[in-house]
Amino acid sequence: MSLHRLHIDTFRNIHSAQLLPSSGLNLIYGDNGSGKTSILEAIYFLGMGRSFRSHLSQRVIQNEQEQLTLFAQLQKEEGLLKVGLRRYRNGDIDVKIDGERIKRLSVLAETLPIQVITPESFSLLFEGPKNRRQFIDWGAFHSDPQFYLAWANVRKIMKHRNQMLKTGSAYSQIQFWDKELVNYGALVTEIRMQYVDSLNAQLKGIIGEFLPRVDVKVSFSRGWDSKTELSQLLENQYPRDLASGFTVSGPHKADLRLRVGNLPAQDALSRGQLKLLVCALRIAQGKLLKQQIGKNSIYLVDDLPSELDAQHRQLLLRQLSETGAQVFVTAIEPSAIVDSLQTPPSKVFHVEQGQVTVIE
Ligand SMILES: Nc1ncnc2c1ncn2[C@@H]1O[C@H](COP(=O)(O)OP(=O)(O)OP(=O)(O)O)[C@@H](O)[C@H]1O
Repeated sequence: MSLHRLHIDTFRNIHSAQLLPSSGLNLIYGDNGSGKTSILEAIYFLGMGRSFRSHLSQRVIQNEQEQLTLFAQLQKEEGLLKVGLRRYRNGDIDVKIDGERIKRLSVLAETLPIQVITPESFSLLFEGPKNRRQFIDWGAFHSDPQFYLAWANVRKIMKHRNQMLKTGSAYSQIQFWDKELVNYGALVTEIRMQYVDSLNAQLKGIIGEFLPRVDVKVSFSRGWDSKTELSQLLENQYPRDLASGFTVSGPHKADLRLRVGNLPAQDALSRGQLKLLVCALRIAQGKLLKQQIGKNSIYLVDDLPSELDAQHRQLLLRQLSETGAQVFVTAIEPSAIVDSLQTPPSKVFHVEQGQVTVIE
């Protein structure tokens, strides 16, 4: 699966652009502030219905404009699929797949699996468990059709449970909800655990190439201690939950542990090595998706050359190309990418003040 055609209208500084990307490696280059990241952001927005840069979606709508429009033709094995998205300043969003309006953004995510690697991707390692949980859940969502509904139910019940805790409900009232929570929570945890196991198998080879002398361990933490059943935990921790006004532990606290020897990865690795670790995780995730459900992800790599020496740029580009997926990389100087490749990129785009031109 790849983007065959992409139209971007009134998105950040891009007033109107049309791209016919290659299904292989696409290089986007241009000066600071020219609009390179905005192209990647537009592709991500089309796949996720939100930005990877800002929580406020209206910020991506071009100043002075009321809406943004994104349109793509996806090349799938079965043929071309049309995906269109329009986002209005008042928050409304219209999404159509092959002309049919869709209500749930998860359908979009299912149609267009995207892996993004930006200089800010370090947040996967540094900023609390939420990002790491989202990383696991991306894979769990794509690999098991039961995950989405089970996780949506866990979140819904958890919200309800927390409201009851805040109003001081007795355990006998909460117990009814806990039964449901235990059922869905067990399924979510099982799918996540299996996913991290499969991911580890993929990761070994990639980490072996990127960080050959480093002993990286990736493990799953389910969100509560490994010896206690979830039902028991919820009962035991009720007095503490009541005092805190929320559920202290459970599947909503799951995490991905990344360690080097006895240290958290972020304390043991250099910035370049951390970037390689994040890339390894994303590449492993894409490869696993291909293996599990036969779908290719689209890779968006912003400012690929930063933090990496020539040898590691080469390694990363090779690993990306071995996924067989469509890849978009940005750089300020094209030579920073071209010099690390044995064959030139399949397509090169230059961006200047939001204008995109293809370099023949
Ligand atoms: N809503 C908006 N409307 C118009 N322009 C915007 C909007 N939001 C951001 N911009 C501008 O878009 C430009 C493009 O930014 P972008 O981050 O895509 O550039 P870049 O080429 O990736 O730069 P760098 O190499 O510095 O990362 C910036 O100059 C920014 O000021």
